[in-house]
Amino acid sequence: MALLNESSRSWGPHQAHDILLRMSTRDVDDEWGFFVTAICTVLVASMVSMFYWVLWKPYSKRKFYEKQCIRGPVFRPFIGNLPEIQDLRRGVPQLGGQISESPARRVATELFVFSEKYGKVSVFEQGSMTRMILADAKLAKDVLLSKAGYYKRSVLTTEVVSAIAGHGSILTAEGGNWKQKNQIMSPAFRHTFLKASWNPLDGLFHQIVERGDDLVTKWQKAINNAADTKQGAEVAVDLDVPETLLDIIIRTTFGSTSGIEGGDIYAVHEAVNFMTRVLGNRLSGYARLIPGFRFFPTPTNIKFCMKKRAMVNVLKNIVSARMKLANDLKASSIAKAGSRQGAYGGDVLGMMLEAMNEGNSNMTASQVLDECTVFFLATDSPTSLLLMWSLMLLAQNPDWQQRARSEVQEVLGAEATPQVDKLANLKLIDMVLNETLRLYPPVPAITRDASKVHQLGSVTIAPGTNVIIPMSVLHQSKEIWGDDAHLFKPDRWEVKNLHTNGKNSADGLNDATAATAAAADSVNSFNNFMPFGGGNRICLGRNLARMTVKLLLAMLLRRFSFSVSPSYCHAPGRGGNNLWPKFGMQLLIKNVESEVTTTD
Ligand code: HEM
Repeated sequence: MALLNESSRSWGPHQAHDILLRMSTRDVDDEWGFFVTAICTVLVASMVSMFYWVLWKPYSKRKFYEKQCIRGPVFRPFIGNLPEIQDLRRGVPQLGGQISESPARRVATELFVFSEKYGKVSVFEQGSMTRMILADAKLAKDVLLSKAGYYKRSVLTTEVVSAIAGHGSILTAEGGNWKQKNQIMSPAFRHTFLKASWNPLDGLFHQIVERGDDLVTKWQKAINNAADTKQGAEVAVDLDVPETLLDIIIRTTFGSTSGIEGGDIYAVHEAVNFMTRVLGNRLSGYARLIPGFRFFPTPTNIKFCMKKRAMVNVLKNIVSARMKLANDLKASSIAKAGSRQGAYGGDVLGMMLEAMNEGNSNMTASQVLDECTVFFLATDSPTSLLLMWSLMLLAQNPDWQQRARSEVQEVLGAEATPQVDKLANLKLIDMVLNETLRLYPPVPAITRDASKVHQLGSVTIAPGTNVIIPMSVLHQSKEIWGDDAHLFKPDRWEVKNLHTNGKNSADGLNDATAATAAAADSVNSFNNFMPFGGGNRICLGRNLARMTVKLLLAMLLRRFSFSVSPSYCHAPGRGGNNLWPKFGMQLLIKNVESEVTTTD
């Protein structure tokens, strides 16, 4: 203002106007300058931050580990060791392969190769993420047990699970939130509860037997229609087994809620499979990690959205049908107070709804839907894989097939419906299942992110390190299992062959064995067999999965004999990280002599 007064006094109105004009131009210049400075600051800050997170962080972490003599493939900025990983994976034969080779090597190739080349603890980068492979059973155990407090679910797992099942489901929840969910759901999966719910007339056991009977009938029809009854019929195990197990898992989770249509459930199953495939795909999976990418209307993103919406709608219908049933039951006071199976039902869905409506949990309706989705995600394929590969391994090993069948015939007798309490006596079947889980772990590795600096054995772990526990590698270790680690030898699970450290269990799930006495000490100190993970976050459905597969396997062995079909091409590894048979699983089945050969 002082400038304006002075100028207008000495130079007159035109000059004053001129000064005003020049001043407003200078304001605009200043604003523009401010704008440019702000943009430059943001750009420089983003570049510094990018440099820090994408280059400096992984580089300094790598140096930190190198100082501790932890090695890995050469450090590469930005992309990390993705080229080496791609090369290793490309080197895996696409077709065929030796049936006796280590199958998990096909899907977890880099975990095997890096730990063989760089030692039991090795390090590599995936993009800007520093990853550490712990092919050391003792350290793996520490991560899951004594040092579990220093770790949380990995960002990678959280991203994948959240994209399908929303945020904060039991798979991704942490701390008190996880504890609460675990307390609500775990009763439905406890051994005692499962046993009690195996009421031969209408419980879970009955449901499994019914679905098993359906499969037996289907395969019997295939035999009856086979052109050459002597050769038997070819069945697509990779299609029939998942269908049966999907049905069983749904009944466990959702009971026999009215309102569930078979087609609807398959829509959910298909949606979960599609979304898992998209996220497991290296290209589309990584693209979704770019902030905002999932909102771009690419064909895959659109399909992803539509499938997810369809899935949520089906689940909403299931939940509201159950709520209606519960309200009707409560209104007509049919539900007996204090009975295990209350108005909401004794399955997982019932327990969650009861907690939401009656308990003091802060579970919301949308969280119940998320948890339902998680059950599809967590249960469907691993349980199917266990039964499928058990059948394949028995088809390849006729002597073991016969031994297992003889045990089933002896223990279960000729009764049409197996007796639930006799299942515990199927020791050979337990051994076959353990050996299948060892050779074909349905979940080949689990990961955690270190949240604080801490000491793990002799290694100091930096926060942000993504630690990989490669069950597939540990299950194949010659040091632990002996030189024949790659072979199917259920005998190794026989109690007399186990170094149990005094611990044992009916399932044969004991501290697993060291074939070499030298390794016995390190082996006995930890359960090296961890197909279901370990510690607090151990698989919630492990007892259910084992009991279900055991019962179905017994039912199938009692009725059919299995051999590998000439059209089968051994290539475990379809679909990213799991051991799906890439070209299907075709087995030849025949009726076991002495059994009735025709039904229906
Ligand atoms: C052979 C079949 C199965 C295998 C091999 C398997 C394997 C696993 C593994 C390795 C984990 C631990 C993941 C980690 O620590 O990061 C896990 C967690 C889990 N599994 Fe399974 N699973 C199977 C079947 C099932 C079934 C049938 C259900 C439920 C009906 C189920 C429900 C869960 C849940 C809810 C978790 C998360 C537990 C938590 O974080 O607290 N799983 N499973």
